[in-house]
Amino acid sequence: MVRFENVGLRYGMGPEVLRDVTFGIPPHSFQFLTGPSGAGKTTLLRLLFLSLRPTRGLINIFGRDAAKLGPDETAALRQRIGIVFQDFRLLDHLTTYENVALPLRVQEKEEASYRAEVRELLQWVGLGERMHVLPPVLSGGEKQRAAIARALISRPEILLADEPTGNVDPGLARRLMRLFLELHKTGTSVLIATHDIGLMDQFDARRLVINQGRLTVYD
Ligand SMILES: Nc1ncnc2c1ncn2[C@@H]1O[C@H](COP(=O)(O)OP(=O)(O)OP(=O)(O)O)[C@@H](O)[C@H]1O
Repeated sequence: MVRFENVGLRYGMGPEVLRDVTFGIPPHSFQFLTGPSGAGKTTLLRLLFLSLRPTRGLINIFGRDAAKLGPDETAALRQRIGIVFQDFRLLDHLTTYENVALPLRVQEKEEASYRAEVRELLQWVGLGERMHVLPPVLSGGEKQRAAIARALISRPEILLADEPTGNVDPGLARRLMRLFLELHKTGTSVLIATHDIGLMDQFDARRLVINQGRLTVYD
């Protein structure tokens, strides 16, 4: 599904932040991405979401060489990847419902074709009662779930989440993890970047560990 071969990345003229990164994300897999602060987790997620290009090495996503993608192809492939950003990136002037529906609106789908699905997903993440409020009045955990719902609405084949349990209490963190596992069971490949060793220890999942720009896979 995704394959990195000897990928290196530097920002501008700075040092290499990622070095010789080689790994794959198999279909229907579940994995954590971890490592100390500043190790390069967010950078790796940006490469996976095609919002950064590597300075060296090869990235193959859904059978395509990432270096050769034009803007339209990049946009089309991104629709197959859901991402939950660390800072949520909800639009404050749109309601929770509208934020979650946004990826479908961008695809120019008719509202009647997705209204029920958006509502159902919002119920599923426990935001059924918060559908019509604006993000500034949502709690941190509610914003997180809205961001997760928005990432899921296009039924992505890969879900990437950057510290999705970083702003929530342990009970909600476990609920969110159950939600990711349920998603994984429906066939989506899930990659969760986290610092939370306690959380990872609760699940027998693959771990991708970055240290000083190098990645080691523990299956
Ligand atoms: N836009 C940028 N320009 C220059 N350097 C950057 C940029 N973004 C990140 N870096 C540097 O790249 C390195 C890796 O950063 P990155 O955000 O990927 O780490 P991280 O593992 O996600 O950290 P954290 O766990 O603290 O979120 C850091 O040294 C950081 O300072």
